[in-house]
Amino acid sequence: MISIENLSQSFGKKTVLKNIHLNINRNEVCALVGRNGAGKSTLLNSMLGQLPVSEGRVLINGKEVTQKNKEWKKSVSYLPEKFLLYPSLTGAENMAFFSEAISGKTDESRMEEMLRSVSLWDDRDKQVKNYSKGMLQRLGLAITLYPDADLLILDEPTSGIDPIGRKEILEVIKSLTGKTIFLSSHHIDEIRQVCTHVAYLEDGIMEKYLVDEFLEKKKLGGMEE
Ligand SMILES: Nc1ncnc2c1ncn2[C@@H]1O[C@H](COP(=O)(O)OP(=O)(O)OP(=O)(O)O)[C@@H](O)[C@H]1O
Repeated sequence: MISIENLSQSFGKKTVLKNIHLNINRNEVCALVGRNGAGKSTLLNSMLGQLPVSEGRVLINGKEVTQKNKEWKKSVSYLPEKFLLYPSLTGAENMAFFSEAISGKTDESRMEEMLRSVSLWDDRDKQVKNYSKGMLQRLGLAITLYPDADLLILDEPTSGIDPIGRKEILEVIKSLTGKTIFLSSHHIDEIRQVCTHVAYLEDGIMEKYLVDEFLEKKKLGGMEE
């Protein structure tokens, strides 16, 4: 589903990613783990064509990620670390705006299904400036899930959220079936709960493990319980 081949990324003289190779197969839920500044967001942005790649290539569903070729976009939906919502619009209005922007249409029943799936249906008519951090993140997740893409890329979906809010988001992620998910995380408990694999990034080098194997190796740099 994702194939990263020999990917390198530098900013000036600083090399952040060194010849990364990573395959994520269909239906895997793979955590992207590493200390602050290890290069997780750089990897996700490079994979999604948002940063020009210094070297190497990325295939999503067999289609190379390039500026010209947009075929790969059909199978992927991305939740950035900070989803920029419109504060004075309501949850439902934000959902409608982004649904239209993403898929060119607003399917009312799909919107309702997504807002219910993240427990925001009853709060849909509140302006999002009155939402808590957890509610904002759940709305971002609902918008990301709306296109029903096979591949979900989630950049720290529970970042800065209290334990109850995190639990709610994890429940939504756990309930997804038939999806391939690549999510960056600093939390061991969420990796245990939702992931099948871990892609560990340290000093620009990537290694992939099964979750149990990763926990045994205690490569826990950048991790919190
Ligand atoms: N646009 C940029 N220009 C210059 N340096 C950058 C740029 N983006 C990232 N970096 C540097 O690349 C390194 C990796 O940053 P990145 O944000 O990818 O790390 P991260 O693993 O996502 O960190 P965190 O866990 O804190 O979100 C850092 O040293 C950062 O300062």
